Amino acid sequence: MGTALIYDEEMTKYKLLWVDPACKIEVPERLTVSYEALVRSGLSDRCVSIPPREATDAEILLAHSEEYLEAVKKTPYMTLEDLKEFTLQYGDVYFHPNIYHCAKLAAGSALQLVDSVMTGKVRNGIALVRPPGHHSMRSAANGFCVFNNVAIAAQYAKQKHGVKRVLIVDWDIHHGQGVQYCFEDDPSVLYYSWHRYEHQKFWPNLRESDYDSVGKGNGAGFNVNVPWNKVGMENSDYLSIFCHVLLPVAYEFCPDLVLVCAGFDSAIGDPEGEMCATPDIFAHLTHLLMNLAGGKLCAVLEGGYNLTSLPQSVCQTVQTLLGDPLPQPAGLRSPCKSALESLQCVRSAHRRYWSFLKHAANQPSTDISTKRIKLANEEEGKTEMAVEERAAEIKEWPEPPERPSPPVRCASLLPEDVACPDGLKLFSSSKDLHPLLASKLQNGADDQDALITVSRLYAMIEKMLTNEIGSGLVLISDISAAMMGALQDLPSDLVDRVLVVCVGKEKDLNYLTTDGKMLFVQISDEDKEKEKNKYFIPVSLKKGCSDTAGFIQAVLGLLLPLAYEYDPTLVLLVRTPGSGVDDSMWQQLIGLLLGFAKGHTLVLMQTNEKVHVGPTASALLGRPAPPLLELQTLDQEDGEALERLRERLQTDWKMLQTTSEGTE
Ligand SMILES: CC(O)(O)CCCCCNCCCN
Ligand SMILES: [Zn+2]
Repeated sequence: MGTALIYDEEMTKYKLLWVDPACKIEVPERLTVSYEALVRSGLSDRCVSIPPREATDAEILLAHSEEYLEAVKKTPYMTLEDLKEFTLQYGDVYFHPNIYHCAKLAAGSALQLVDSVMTGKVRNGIALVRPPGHHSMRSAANGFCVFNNVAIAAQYAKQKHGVKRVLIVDWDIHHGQGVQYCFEDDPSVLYYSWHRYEHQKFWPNLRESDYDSVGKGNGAGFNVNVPWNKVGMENSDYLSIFCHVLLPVAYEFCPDLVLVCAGFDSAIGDPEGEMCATPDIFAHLTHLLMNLAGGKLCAVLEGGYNLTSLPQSVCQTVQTLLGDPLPQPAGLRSPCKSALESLQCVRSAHRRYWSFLKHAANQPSTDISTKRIKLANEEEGKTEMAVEERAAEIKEWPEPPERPSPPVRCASLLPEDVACPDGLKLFSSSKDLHPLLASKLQNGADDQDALITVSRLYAMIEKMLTNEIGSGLVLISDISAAMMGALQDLPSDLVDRVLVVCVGKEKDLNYLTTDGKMLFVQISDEDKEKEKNKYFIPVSLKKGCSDTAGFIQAVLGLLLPLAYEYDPTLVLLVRTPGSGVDDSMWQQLIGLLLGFAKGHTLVLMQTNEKVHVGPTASALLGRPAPPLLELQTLDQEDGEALERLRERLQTDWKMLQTTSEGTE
């Protein structure tokens, strides 16, 4: 299934008609440069083009009052003076004779996107719209927004398509207070937003944008605010928040639709955000959401004001929606102290609502709300640096890397009696021994066909590293022998960093290395605590891999941050017999691991587990994993054990930090 793209140049046909410094950045070119970049890169041709439509009154009234709608309806007939007068009642927004028409198209585009995804016409999609929506409230325009496109879309999805749980992820750098107000007492809509906050000193300067606004009444726990109290946040800060807050909560919430308030003012170069995350980070943020809700994801443009990083970020997002390999998230480092403080505050504010956060540490001693008060007091003295000066610090950043699709998306090495699943290509490697193994043969290696197997594995790995093959699926008779053979003094010029994820028991692991060439993470029911070292991480779950809640927590809270920091060039995923992992969890794991090493994941399974070949192949081909069944809550002991393991590892692995204690 494809990716929908909704765009119409009609939505470029309104602009600011008078002088207003607060609004001058919201220009029609935002849309044209984004769409033109998609055309130039050939991405628009690969999408399913869906026309926008005007939202009807009834649809707009899903999130707005009648008096507000009636008032806006009058704007097309207003004189310039009337428009200025009308605008004065709202904040940081402007009206134009054609903005009502465009606002209906923007909201209608979001609804077209929801229809296309919910009816299965496409898998996912993006709507490039203006005016944006997430600041507009029931009876007020605000922050360049007239109708709340995504809030209307969420209500529409529930009402028309019977969607039970909607996740809204708002990665725009401003707090979408309009969305928060709309759903704060509604447990069927989980609103997650990060936003530049600077202890309430940044627009819209709301007390309720802080981390302690968790939702009200039945909605308590379903509003997650992540305040950025400093500018200059980087990729590591964004990814650690996703891994340690958003994803655990999102998986526990188990949405059947994901809506993204896709604002790109959180990218480097943006005058509003003043952050330092590079455009390719949106490839990863999108990918991390694509395994939720069976892949049903609708992204709707919000902000984004740098006319270079905006189109780059849009292209990165669309390319991931289309299923292309991800760029390596290189150069990650420790999240900054301020991000860790926010991370700790958000996790502690929500620990009572989400079993995955129950073991989160308490609020930091230097609670950042006291900082807010202190800073507010300092305010009198300090003069604000002009925004222009600060924005002038905009750094250069590299063009996002190419993300070529390999000619063979997934290759397979299967025994003769196992049919090759459709979409996979049988890997034919030369029969003779791989040169790297010839030496082993000389000193009389005993088991011939084990060597042949390893030799073919090496051949497949080589083809992955030259990007002739994306991922691989290998069935072998004896997993231990193959792992021993393949991983024993793995030739360094074959691959320099292998992430080995072992699901299930594996007895002798004496091929482990401590030089960093291999990071071995094992999830099983075995307690190998004492053998742990920086590059061998045994995660033990009392009930083993069949415990989905424990397994997903280990994957999200430990494996993902480790993998991002390690940044492997190859992922080897091994499923040992009797692991007990269920297929949907297994497919989730594969889906998430494909975000690393440019999609070069090699799966090793034992021939007697060939019943799992189908689901494995489907996941390796990039098809979304089915939603996990209702997750049971995380086992108390396992939760504590995972938390202890994370705490012990965080000195070696900075992406595992979730508190600011111990940082400089
Ligand atoms: C969709 C959006 O969240 O990007 C809208 C942001 C509105 C910002 C209003 N303040 C602008 C102050 C100018 N320096
Ligand atoms: Zn914004």
